[in-house]
Amino acid sequence: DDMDVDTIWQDGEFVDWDDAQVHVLTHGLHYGTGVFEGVRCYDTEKGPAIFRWDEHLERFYQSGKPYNMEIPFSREELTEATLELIRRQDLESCYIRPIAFYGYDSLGVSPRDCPVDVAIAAWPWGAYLGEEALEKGVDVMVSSWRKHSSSQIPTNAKTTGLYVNSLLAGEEARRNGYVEAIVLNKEGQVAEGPGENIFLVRDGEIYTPGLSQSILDGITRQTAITLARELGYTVHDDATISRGELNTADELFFSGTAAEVTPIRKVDNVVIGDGSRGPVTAELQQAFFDLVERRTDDHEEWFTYVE
Ligand SMILES: Cc1[nH+]cc(COP(=O)(O)O)c(CN[C@@H](CCC(=O)O)C(=O)O)c1O
Repeated sequence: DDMDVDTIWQDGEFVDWDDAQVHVLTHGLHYGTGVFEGVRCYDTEKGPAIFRWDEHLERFYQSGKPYNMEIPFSREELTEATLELIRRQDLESCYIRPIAFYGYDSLGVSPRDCPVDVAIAAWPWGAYLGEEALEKGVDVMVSSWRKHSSSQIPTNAKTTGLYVNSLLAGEEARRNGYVEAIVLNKEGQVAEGPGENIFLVRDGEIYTPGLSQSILDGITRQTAITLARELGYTVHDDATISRGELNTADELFFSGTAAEVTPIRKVDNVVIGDGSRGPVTAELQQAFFDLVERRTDDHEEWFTYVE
């Protein structure tokens, strides 16, 4: 691969990238029984810093609970492993992917005696939805696939198997010439993107679907809510957004670790606002990047410095 990364932490050891392998009868490969995180490390004015590591690590452990999956390493071990992984590869801004999954022992849906395997990789990852996306926004479509309900699969656990729903929606959008999808939930209300949360701006107020809408409790979503309120905006963080409200929105944007703050400029070819990044989105996006690149001293507790 063309990335200059060469090391992965696997079950307690640092191994060469090419040697970080699993058996083809690994439980997680057959049944989607893994949990993972997506975390960004930013190259800030004070050196590389992992953004909201504590919250991501906490969600990582919580995600395993519905599957009785206990991560066999402590938070301190995983933190030290991650910092060391970044240092060893001289990474500055990078994307960190911890994963835990039922490993290889025997098949059958029940993981019975399968071990819980853990790996952490890190690599440079740019703008998730494309270089232009952050500035110019993206064209999306409302997917014909609905989000599974949180009563069917816990949507607040970042489970590997869930992402077939994300793939079905996102690939349908891309096959139809769009960059990404918006996914409605079983009730037909707006839930989120395949890999992002979604925000709506109308008459100067900000709305985002609440956790009851079968969404992932995004850490970037929480960050955007906090920053927006600090900027003086009224934020409705438990909103029920109907599909029709997407068309009449003044602004729409995605939030996510990979997506950061990405404006949405068209939905099913209906222009949102004036079809460009909206003023509230721009202000929030600027506040986000000023924060994560440490051009402000706010929220220092959200940063774990690598050095
Ligand atoms: C379904 C979903 N919803 C919301 C979010 C935003 O959550 P947060 O990162 O905590 O703000 C993500 C993150 N998607 C991750 C995986 C992307 C991928 O392609 O893989 C990510 O952004 O890292 C989701 O996968």
